[in-house]
Amino acid sequence: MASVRDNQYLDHELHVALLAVQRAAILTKSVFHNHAKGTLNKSDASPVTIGDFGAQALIISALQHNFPDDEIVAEEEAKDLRGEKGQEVRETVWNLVSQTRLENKEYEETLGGSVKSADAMLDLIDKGDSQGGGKGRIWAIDPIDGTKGFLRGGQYAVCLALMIDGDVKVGVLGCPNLPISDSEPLTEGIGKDASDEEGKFGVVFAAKEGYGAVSCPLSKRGDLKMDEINMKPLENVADATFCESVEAGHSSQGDAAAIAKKLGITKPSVRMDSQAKYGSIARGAGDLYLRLPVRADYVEKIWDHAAGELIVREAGGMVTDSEGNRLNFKLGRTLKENKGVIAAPKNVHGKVIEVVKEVLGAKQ
Ligand SMILES: Nc1ncnc2c1ncn2[C@@H]1O[C@H](COP(=O)(O)O)[C@@H](O)[C@H]1OP(=O)(O)O
Ligand SMILES: [Mg+2]
Repeated sequence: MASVRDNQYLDHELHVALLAVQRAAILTKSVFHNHAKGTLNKSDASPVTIGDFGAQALIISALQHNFPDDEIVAEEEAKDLRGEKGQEVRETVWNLVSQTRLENKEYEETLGGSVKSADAMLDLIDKGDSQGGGKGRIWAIDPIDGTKGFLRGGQYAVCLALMIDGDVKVGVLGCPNLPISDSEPLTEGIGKDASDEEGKFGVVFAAKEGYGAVSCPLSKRGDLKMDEINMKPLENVADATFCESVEAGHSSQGDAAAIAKKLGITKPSVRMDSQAKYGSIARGAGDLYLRLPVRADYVEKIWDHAAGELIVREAGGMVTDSEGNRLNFKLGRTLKENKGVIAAPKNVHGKVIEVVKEVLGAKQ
């Protein structure tokens, strides 16, 4: 298979996405550490709010500079930052956005440099209002996926994906709190007291459709020392380690336990927030990701899955909903045809789906 590094197809898109995610992650890390140390300025807005707006503005700025005609589907809108009411938060976010840059000047130039003004920043945030769909080039952004994890010093991810005609072609996940080493065991997080030092934590996952998946350490320079990643071979599904949400409201932990038991799995689940779950199984730190609907009326958002889904597929896995259907990103901002997510190595995915259907079917 051609490698993600040795071809030109969507190379510039991947390069910009990797740099944009790293720059946005510098901002989210600084929001977390300043907040934890109580030094974030006067605004009493939640650090999640500040990090979300700031990261979204920085990513969209890079996309607009490089691909001005592309559409963007992003989670946040700037309404609450406008006018007098929004002034305090706006200033806090603007402070961060105007100060955050990659240390490597050439890379920073690739991203188009700083945002020009606070007003320009608001307009950039609002560029993420595309309705999505199955036509053309559309980027999907989740500036901070796993907000609960972010707040507790656990896992969260800065997520960016490019879809062309509704197919995910490029996916990048920045996971500041995952261990750099692909061989470290699955972990919930580094905790509130974690230092901001580079070297041990912080990883970026990336994939291009048809060209494999890679990881590299997250760095303030934006350096890209990428290694190919692959899912761990799993002969017997009973030997699997599976991951699921920390939040019981996002994925049924009871159903996951019943499914694991039927599959003969004895290892306890690893619970972590965000699309870090996709990255973790893609690099072989775990085997399965089970996301089982809790509420029948919840529809998953495309920005919560696009990058992770591609990264797992390109690392040799299969990703479907709980009925075994591929996730359909062509239907707008949500995955309205899919319920739940099951990601597994290809050779055991069918078996897992069989058991998922049995367990969920028995409840009806
Ligand atoms: N009832 C729900 N079922 C599934 N996912 C949900 C539900 N409510 C919120 N989410 C989303 O789950 C994602 C986090 O997933 P995880 O548990 O894997 O970390 C968030 O993007 C969150 O969206 P939102 O940010 O809109 O609240
Ligand atoms: Mg999210």
